[in-house]
Amino acid sequence: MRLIIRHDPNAVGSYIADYICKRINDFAPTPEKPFVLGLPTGSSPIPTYKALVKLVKDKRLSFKNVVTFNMDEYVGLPHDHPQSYHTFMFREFFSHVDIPPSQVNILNGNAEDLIAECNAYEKKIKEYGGIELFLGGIGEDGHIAFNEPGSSLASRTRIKTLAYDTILANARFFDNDVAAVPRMALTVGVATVLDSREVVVVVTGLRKALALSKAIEEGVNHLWTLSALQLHPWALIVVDEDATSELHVKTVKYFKSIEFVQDEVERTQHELKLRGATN
Ligand SMILES: N[C@@H]1[C@@H](O)[C@H](O)[C@@H](COP(=O)(O)O)O[C@@H]1O
Repeated sequence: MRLIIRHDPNAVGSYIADYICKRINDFAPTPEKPFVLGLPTGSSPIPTYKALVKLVKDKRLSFKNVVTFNMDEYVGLPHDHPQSYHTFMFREFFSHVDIPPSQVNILNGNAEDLIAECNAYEKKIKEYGGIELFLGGIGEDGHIAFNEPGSSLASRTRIKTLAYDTILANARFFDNDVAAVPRMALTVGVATVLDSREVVVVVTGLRKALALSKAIEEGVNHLWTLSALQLHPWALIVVDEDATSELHVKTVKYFKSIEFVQDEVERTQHELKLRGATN
């Protein structure tokens, strides 16, 4: 696992957007072979979405051949409710980029048969050959998507009852009316995320500091489902300084030093390539 530390949420957003841009452009997606991207909601990914929109406006990136799968959706909120994740995604991102709406996949929390909806979602991901890169966010209790503490690390897309802490945390989006927050959601499972070829998670703010330390400094534990990322061969967590507040100084120094050495290696390789080109 790699941990990248940036000064603030905007710097985190720019880093992740540049990273995703490079991945999509290197993949060179076509209509026959689209890039399959998993996406989160929440306030933390907003700077990333803003930076991605800018890259599209600057013509450095296109979503024409990208297919997306969102992580989760509330059960029972009307599609067009201002706080449905469907509304969120179009408001914050999809309406501002060149993705054909037919390539957007978001779980339907109003489906008549919710179990069938979840199973069909897993099936559709498989039909696309799996997710290339899953961008995720976490809750204060370390949940990834809506995989609340105690979720099976082998879980798949399913109906999930929300933890009371999550309901309280999300009440800020419902005019602080706790009663208005849905009690259930549809969510991809931990195993759905782990199946992706690459996982990138955004963690910003002091509120997430304890979850970050539990997930990276302690063992794999279903009580902090983000910790399952320790089992993934290609996981990256991008955080701001505030989110590192509960980490040991040693941990922070270690990850910063890895990034420094990696940059040095890349610079040397680049110089060697340049020298090779002029020789
Ligand atoms: N289900 C979502 C999560 O997928 C998201 O990661 C989390 C973080 O929200 P925020 O970034 O606003 O803290 O919110 C909800 O609980």
